[in-house]
Amino acid sequence: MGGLYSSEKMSGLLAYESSELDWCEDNYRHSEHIVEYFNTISNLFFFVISPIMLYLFHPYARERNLAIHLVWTMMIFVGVFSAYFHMTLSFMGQMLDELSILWVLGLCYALWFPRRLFPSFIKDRTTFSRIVMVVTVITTLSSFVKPTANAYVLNFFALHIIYSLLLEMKTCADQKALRLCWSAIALWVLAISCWISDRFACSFWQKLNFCYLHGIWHILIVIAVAYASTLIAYLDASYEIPYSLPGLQYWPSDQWVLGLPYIVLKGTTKTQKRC
Ligand SMILES: CCCCCCCC/C=C\CCCCCCCC(=O)N[C@@H](CO)[C@H](O)/C=C/CCCCCCCCCCCCC
Ligand SMILES: [Ca+2]
Ligand SMILES: [Zn+2]
Repeated sequence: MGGLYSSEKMSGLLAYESSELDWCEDNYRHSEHIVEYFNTISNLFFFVISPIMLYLFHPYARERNLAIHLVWTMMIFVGVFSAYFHMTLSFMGQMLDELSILWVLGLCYALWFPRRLFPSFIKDRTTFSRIVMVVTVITTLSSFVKPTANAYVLNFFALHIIYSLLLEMKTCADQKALRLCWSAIALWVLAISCWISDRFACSFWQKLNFCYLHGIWHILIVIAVAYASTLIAYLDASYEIPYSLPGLQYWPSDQWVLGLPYIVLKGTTKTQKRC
């Protein structure tokens, strides 16, 4: 009896449209099996960009810490869970999507949050990472209390990242790093405008018969994360492994306006930090 009850509960969590969230795109418009078609397939960008970023991060990760590869490996899972969520709009999909984002954020903070900005009672990165881990576990448990609030809490982290980034960039005169910083922020502004507009101005977009803003958010946010993570990794490399002479370049060509940024390590001798 108890088993039957819990398996019914479980299938309730997996049921199509069991999430309280429903994005602006019309449900079942293009397929009877996929609730939000464009919102689902736009996650393909995670599967294209993440492997390229894994490859581009490799020289820096090999020199600094191979755990850095976990970031873009986990981003593939964010794409999988996000696609599953929009395909089903299930409660399980929503929680997997949001919790995978939370854990990538936790990992990024543990790996890259600048040591100079640690609260004064934290002396080293190991202690900081343990505290981040505890906070991530507590936030994971709290996320079940009011699931509709989770997305807003996650977006708040973006504001904190931008604030910390601006503090870091205040003393940086490197033109390529500054350009990357403003490009990442501009992409995030575009992305969050799409997210907010899809959430709060749906009836307006429905009148225009253009309900794809959440899918466009997926595309813009993955590129913004590629830009921001490379910049933060570059600042980290400049402080922590300055002898490797880190530099910024763009793939596939440094001359292209649009490309994916990456870190080149030009040396192995000890030298002064740059930013
Ligand atoms: C020192 C820290 C360095 C941090 C580097 C960046 C870390 C990025 C971490 C997470 C990746 C976010 C991936 C977003 C996936 C979107 C999936 C999605 O659409 N989910 C929605 C439901 O379908 C859900 O409502 C969205 C919730 C909001 C997510 C907010 C994520 C914050 C992203 C932070 C990006 C920072 C960019 C900074 C630019 C200067
Ligand atoms: Ca919808
Ligand atoms: Zn989404």
